[in-house]
Amino acid sequence: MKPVAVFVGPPGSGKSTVGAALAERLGLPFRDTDADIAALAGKPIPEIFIDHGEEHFRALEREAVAAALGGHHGVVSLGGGAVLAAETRELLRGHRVVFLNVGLSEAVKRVGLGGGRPLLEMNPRATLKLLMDQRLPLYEEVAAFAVDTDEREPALIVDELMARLGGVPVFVPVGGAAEYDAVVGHGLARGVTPYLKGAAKAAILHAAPMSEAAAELAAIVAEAGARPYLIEVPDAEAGKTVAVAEACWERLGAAGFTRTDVVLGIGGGAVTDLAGYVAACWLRGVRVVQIPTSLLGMVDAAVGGKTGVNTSAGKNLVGAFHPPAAVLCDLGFLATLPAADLAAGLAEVVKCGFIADAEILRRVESDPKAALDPESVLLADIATRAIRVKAEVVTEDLRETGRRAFLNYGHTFAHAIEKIEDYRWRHGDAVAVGMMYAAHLGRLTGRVDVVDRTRAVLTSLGLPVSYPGGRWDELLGAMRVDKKSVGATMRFVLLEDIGRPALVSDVTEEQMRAAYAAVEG
Ligand SMILES: NC(=O)c1ccc[n+]([C@@H]2O[C@H](COP(=O)([O-])OP(=O)(O)OC[C@H]3O[C@@H](n4cnc5c(N)ncnc54)[C@H](O)[C@@H]3O)[C@@H](O)[C@H]2O)c1
Ligand SMILES: O=C(O)C(=O)C[C@@H](O)[C@H](O)[C@H](O)COP(=O)(O)O
Repeated sequence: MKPVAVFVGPPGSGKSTVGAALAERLGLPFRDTDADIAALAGKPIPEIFIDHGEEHFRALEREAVAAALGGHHGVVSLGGGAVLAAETRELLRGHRVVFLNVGLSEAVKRVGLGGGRPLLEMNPRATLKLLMDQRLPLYEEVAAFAVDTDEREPALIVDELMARLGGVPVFVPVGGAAEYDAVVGHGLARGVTPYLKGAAKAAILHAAPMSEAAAELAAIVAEAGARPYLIEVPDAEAGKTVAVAEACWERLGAAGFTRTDVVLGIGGGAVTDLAGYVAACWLRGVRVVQIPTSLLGMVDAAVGGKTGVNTSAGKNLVGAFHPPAAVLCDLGFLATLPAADLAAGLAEVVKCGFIADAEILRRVESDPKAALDPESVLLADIATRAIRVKAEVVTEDLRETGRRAFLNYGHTFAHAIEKIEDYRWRHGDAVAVGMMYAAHLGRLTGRVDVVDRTRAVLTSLGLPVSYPGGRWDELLGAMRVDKKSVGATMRFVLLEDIGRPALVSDVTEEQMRAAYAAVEG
């Protein structure tokens, strides 16, 4: 749980007023850390200063801020001096921090004769000037952006904040060595601003179908003070090649991209895989922010740091683990996603149901039509659940030394289809058939039998459940170079039960062939 916005700024900047007004607009709770401190100490702040001194107050403040940042899904406003603590500034990293700015004269007018602010009881103008000179650089350091409040009604400031923060998102935390959030909501493009901090340039990788969205993103980037570079790449799998990646690197080189600059991937999973790979290799790793626009990109490709391209040797065989700085899953993009691509994304959602969260399966089975409706609450709900499944797994095992392999359920056969079909199949369609293949392998090897349930749920979503016959040798050849293979031993992810996957190496070639016969169309 994380605040939607955190306000910092000098006394009189309106942190409490604007914070409360924003929280009300969002229908979320507001929390003021000064009020928390007074409650914690059991006395008003001026009395804490008189009885125990400023140092004691600052210690209470550090505690109150840490508690609010760690456990409040709403709006938080911090006391004017909270940023003085290096520990607090560090804690603020990764939060959506807004600096409410105010001119000295306006601040003096607003604070009047101190109004319960112990440091401003004597000569407020001179003291405020001193505080502002000292703290302004710190506010700028921690904040994603500043908003001027002079002579502006709180309601107008809230309008600006709503636009710049981009709606009320759900934050799904992804842990591990590099922590970040997958943010799920509507109107999130503006939410990119905090993740551009420190970047002078931003490369926006996109394919033709998302040109308009990429141009809008470029305008947001420019407004945030960075120079946008629009880089259009071939659509879908045609863009996931070393040659396209190289062309992107040439563009970064020509633009003089340094380590503080940022790559933004806006598009389906193919674009986010490519953008991640371009960022992973440029200067041996620069920041990438993923803005997936397909369902599959949101629930799978953009989350988890697997990046890469295809080669003639196989699918995703060249790549790097390079976690993004953030993933912004704007569900509004799904409105224009072709229906077949939405269904393909649902294959990965269903996969999460089989390997980890059976509630996903139940919800899809209860209303497959709603699952296929880009505007339904059910789709938003199961997509968020699937993102949570993925986030939890990659938090524990980024580099696929163990549990992460479970996310590959159905993928051994799926990647083989994609390869022999020269990447003309939708990935999600291939995964659907791959899950049928894995279900048959499970049945043939005496594990849980999910063949009928798999067929029923995939069919209800219009996904393929068979693959035309006559190509076993090619498929087997492609499956042998699967990343899960250990030497000559092929390994498959099969289900011991729903929600209980296992990586197994006991499947005989005869069983593999028999499972193929069962999915032959
Ligand atoms: N890195 C990972 O962990 C991971 C996980 C799963 C899949 N993947 C990869 O993701 C790729 C598949 O992703 P995909 O299914 O998104 O396919 P895709 O990227 O090819 O996108 C499908 C099509 O939809 C278009 N599109 C995307 N968003 C749109 C929108 N909002 N409106 C209109 N058109 C839109 C795309 O331009 C494309 O034409 C595969 O390459 C797969 O290997 C990677
Ligand atoms: O993130 C993972 O790990 C996965 O296995 C997720 C898969 O759904 C995805 O298709 C991924 O691209 C496959 O990774 P790969 O390493 O098998 O290419």
